[in-house]
Amino acid sequence: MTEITQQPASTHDQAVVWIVDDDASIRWVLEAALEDKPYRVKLFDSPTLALKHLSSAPPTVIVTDIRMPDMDGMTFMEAVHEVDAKIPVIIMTAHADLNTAVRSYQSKAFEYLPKPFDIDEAISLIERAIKRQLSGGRVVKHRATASSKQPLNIIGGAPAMQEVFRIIGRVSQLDVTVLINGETGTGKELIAQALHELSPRADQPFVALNTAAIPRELLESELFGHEKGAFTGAHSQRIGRFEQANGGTLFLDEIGDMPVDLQTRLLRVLNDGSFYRVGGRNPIHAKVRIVAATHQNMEQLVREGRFREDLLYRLNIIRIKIPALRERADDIPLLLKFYMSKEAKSLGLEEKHFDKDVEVFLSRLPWPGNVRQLRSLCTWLTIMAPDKLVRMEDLPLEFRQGPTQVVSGDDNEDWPILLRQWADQFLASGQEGLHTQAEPMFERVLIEAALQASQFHRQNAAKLLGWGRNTLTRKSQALGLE
Ligand SMILES: Nc1ncnc2c1ncn2[C@@H]1O[C@H](COP(=O)(O)OP(=O)(O)OP(=O)(O)O)[C@@H](O)[C@H]1O
Repeated sequence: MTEITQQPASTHDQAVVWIVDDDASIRWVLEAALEDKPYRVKLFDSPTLALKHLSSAPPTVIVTDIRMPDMDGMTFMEAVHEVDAKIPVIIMTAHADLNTAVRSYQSKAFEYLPKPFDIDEAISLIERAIKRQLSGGRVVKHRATASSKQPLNIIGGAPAMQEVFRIIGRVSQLDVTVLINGETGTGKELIAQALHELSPRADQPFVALNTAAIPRELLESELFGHEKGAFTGAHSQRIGRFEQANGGTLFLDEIGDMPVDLQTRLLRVLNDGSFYRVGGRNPIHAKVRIVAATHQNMEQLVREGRFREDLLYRLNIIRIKIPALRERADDIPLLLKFYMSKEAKSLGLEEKHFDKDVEVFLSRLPWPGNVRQLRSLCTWLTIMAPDKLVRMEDLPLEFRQGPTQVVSGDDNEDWPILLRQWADQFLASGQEGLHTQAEPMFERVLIEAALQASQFHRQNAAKLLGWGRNTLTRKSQALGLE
């Protein structure tokens, strides 16, 4: 264990940043990135050694890895905070999952930085932490919840999902309303459950209501309940979802489909914290946290007069945008593995694995039904594939006729025709969002080609694409190509 290096002290600024990581390449990258900055950088390859220096020369900010051989990053942070609770600690993790994100927020980590990180993002995080520390910023202490111990099986290694986890970590302890945006099957309900299970309300009910699935005329009584005789057919009193969720979380799925008159009632409940059952005279008080979800563009609905703007503001305090599966292709192999194993266990069958070609092929499909569709494929294959190894010919026909195969035709000049065939097929299957589906696939192909042609030299690849380097970085990140 060695203390590696220390840059000369700056005369202007006394901020000191510690980088604690057993991985020399990370220390090197961060040190190089911080070279021109007006603060001192001190590198440690072990948290144990860093702790020895803590009381004699405390740093302004610490950046630490989470997985290190002699002590993990969370334990290290706790030890640091026993000495000085105010030092901001930025936790880096390569295998960031939701639990890590939440654990680092429930503890006192300043931020959580998923690896591989964008260097500019890392620097701006460090600078924010320094600023806060030098200005005497306060440390927010969260209550730990019983359910934070439960593993949450939400797969998301791709950068876009890391951002989702980061927000969940931040808001799960707060009683704010959250609006989740995402296409069908992207995991909106799963995320809503995670928000509940990680909240102090975890022991109270989580009640879900799909606004689009309930006939309009029944929705009001479904939400707020009714008294006996309130309308024809109301033979007995009924408790609505709001009351059922008292103390807990009410998940309102497809909120964009809520009729306008009910939106008005919902807004009133959110403002007053009380409501009347249909036909009732006594106000009912319910302390409910609302998590709403939609696949629609809410701002568009407001413009079209189909959704109340004031209600949108009220719901939209925190927004979580879950990316479509095709925008986080990195997660596809993880999800395939996860669901092949899970489905095999639940069906009592042998777990099957994918031939590499099949995995690559599936990673490039547009997945209009997102994770739900992927999961169904795994169930189907677990039952139907003849061998332990799943090959191309074992895939259902509709998958084998997918876009990747069509576009890999021999004649290079024919690609617009093949694209047209794909578009026709797509539309014939009754789906919407043709351009939204096609664009990321198109960009992914071009980016991959340019990166390979330039031997992954970003600057050159950007040039080949006719883009600036930042555009390439942004697009690759959005497509999960990092
Ligand atoms: N990141 C993920 N990791 C593991 N499983 C996931 C993930 N996202 C979604 N799923 C699974 O995919 C299925 C669909 O998810 P969910 O019902 O939450 O989607 P949704 O966005 O609410 O869909 P809809 O808009 O159609 O109601 C569920 O079985 C869920 O467990």
